[in-house]
Amino acid sequence: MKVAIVGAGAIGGFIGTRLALAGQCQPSAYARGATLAALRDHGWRMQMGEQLLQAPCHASDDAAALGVQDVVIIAVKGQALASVAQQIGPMLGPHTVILPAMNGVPWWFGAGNAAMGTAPLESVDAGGVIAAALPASQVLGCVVHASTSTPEPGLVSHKMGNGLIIGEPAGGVSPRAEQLGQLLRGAGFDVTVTANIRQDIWYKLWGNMTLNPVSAITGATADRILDDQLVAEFCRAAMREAQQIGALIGCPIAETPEQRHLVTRKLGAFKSSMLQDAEAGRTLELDALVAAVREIGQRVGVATPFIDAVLGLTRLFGRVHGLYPQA
Ligand SMILES: NC(=O)C1=CN([C@@H]2O[C@H](COP(=O)(O)OP(=O)(O)OC[C@H]3O[C@@H](n4cnc5c(N)ncnc54)[C@H](OP(=O)(O)O)[C@@H]3O)[C@@H](O)[C@H]2O)C=CC1
Ligand SMILES: CC(C)(CO)C(=O)C(=O)O
Repeated sequence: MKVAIVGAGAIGGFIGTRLALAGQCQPSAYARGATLAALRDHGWRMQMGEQLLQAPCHASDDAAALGVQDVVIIAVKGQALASVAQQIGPMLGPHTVILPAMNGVPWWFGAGNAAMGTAPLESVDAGGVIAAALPASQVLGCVVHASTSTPEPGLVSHKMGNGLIIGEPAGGVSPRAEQLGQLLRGAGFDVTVTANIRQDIWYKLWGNMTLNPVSAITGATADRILDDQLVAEFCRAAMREAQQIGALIGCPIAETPEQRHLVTRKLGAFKSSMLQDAEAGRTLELDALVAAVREIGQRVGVATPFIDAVLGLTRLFGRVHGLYPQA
């Protein structure tokens, strides 16, 4: 089976290293710059505790040279997806399965959901560029439950988590989802093949849409955010708005924000991927994680004053620090 990872950063490198070591496929990497050079010099590399895992990697910045794949796993930040989608056409054949291993609202999220309407979400897919490049019929949705980082290009550091949830965007369980689930399970992931990936995506986002931006603004790890009662309650107010939206778009959440926070608090002092980006001077993944929730709220008629505040404050922080495009 031909598998390629597009974006060999913290999550792409995590999945690539595991797949390569398991040996059922030899995943190649579509990468660039310092990451490409490191992959060519050292192969896939991941630090897990004391152990350095390493495996050979064929890496290239030329999609045509990598050629048509059976599976393409995309693990870039949301803001990079439109340009990446337009670069990787030569890797996509009519039967290629595309798995975006990413946080946030994916570009295909509204497809087939009457309440959201059919127009592409401007916050994640302005002008429908991504939808045009990545055919919805070839996509499997994905949720990543892990925390990883890249202390240097091409080297992943695994902090916690090993879970992947995958599923058909239109719902139900399919042979191709089961087959990909098997491949990933064989590489050591805890894989769930779900019949309702939209709901799993919304549930994961429920945490990310507040913890990630608040951590970026404050510089705080998750434990400190949740231990500050004023900040935690601000996050929960935004989560209640997202819960209302979810109920209207087929993604109800049965838990309370308080219950969710108790679970997250047990994970201790971790840095969200957005905090890592802020510290490294990289653009913030704000559109897919927050602006998209606000846009969906507007479409279904839910007022979102707290989500608006999260977005406004983080966007301004991003603009002042050169981490988000200027207005
Ligand atoms: N890190 C984490 O713990 C978690 C992250 N996620 C989600 O996973 C997704 C990926 O995040 P993460 O792995 O942390 O991000 P990273 O920034 O670590 O990795 C993204 C990679 O994509 C590469 N990339 C971007 N544009 C291109 C391009 N045009 N051509 C080739 N490579 C490109 C980047 O290369 P370059 O450095 O050259 O820009 C980088 O290596 C995000 O949606 C994130 O929210 C989900 C769960 C946990
Ligand atoms: C918060 C966390 C680690 C949860 O998996 C995450 O998704 C991120 O850092 O973006």
